[in-house]
Amino acid sequence: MAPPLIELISATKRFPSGNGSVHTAVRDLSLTVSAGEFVAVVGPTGCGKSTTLSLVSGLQPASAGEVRVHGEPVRSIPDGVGYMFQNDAVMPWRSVLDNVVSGPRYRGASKAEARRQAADWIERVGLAGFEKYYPHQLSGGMRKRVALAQTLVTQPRILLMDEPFSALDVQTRALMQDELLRLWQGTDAAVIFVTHDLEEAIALADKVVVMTASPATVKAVFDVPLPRPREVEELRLTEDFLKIYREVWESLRTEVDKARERGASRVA
Ligand SMILES: Nc1ncnc2c1ncn2[C@@H]1O[C@H](COP(=O)(O)OP(=O)(O)OP(=O)(O)O)[C@@H](O)[C@H]1O
Repeated sequence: MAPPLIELISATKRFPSGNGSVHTAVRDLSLTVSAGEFVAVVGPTGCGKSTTLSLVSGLQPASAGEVRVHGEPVRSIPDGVGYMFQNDAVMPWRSVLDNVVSGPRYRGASKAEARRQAADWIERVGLAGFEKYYPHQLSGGMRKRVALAQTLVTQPRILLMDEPFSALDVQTRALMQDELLRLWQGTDAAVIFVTHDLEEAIALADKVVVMTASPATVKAVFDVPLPRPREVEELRLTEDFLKIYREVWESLRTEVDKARERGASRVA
């Protein structure tokens, strides 16, 4: 059997902290993600979710344990990884087309081929006709669409998403969630999606990973056996959704409370 696409095996990440001691951000974290699987990660603020993503992306080496992609230990940024962050990487001085063209160009596509791929993805994210616009001429949701096209144009096998929609208003966020599902469904990409929003996590994912309060490790993994294709706004109102929400929140709440208590004792 082929190994899972992404494997974290007792991964630990320590950082030197300001006062000369060591801060453990992630501890003994084990998680596997298969091709075509959508995994959402939730946990209290500052627990180590982004650090976990940086281990998979190879941006940070693990201090102990192992991280594997395609069965190989991650030593540098693996091929075929796409990112999306809360602050998108759209370049303000470039048009929509030029923003999306830069990915395939960087990967060696000819100018003509890169433009063809970019135009295709701009259309797929619903921005046909806006190719010559600059980011400041677009709404927040449209800029997110550019960022999606920018990420997906390289056809990543792994998609790492760190609260990509959290700065959007509620309606635009729901639209973008639907859009992401629609675009991802046509691929076999593995997704790790970090969010503070439990509704978003359940609406999007095949499984939701609850992290402990810092240092992050996996507290529980919940399957989300809700049928696809999904319409997030409608899904959220269903009994099945609410049942899963209650179960996951029960697990998450304890960790959020722990993190709050520690925060309160630090500022007291
Ligand atoms: N490069 C770094 N150097 C030192 N400490 C770091 C570094 N990156 C993260 N940390 C620390 O590791 C801990 C976990 O941070 P991380 O950003 O992974 O948490 P998070 O769960 O993603 O946070 P949030 O929910 O606020 O987005 C924090 O205490 C942070 O200060």
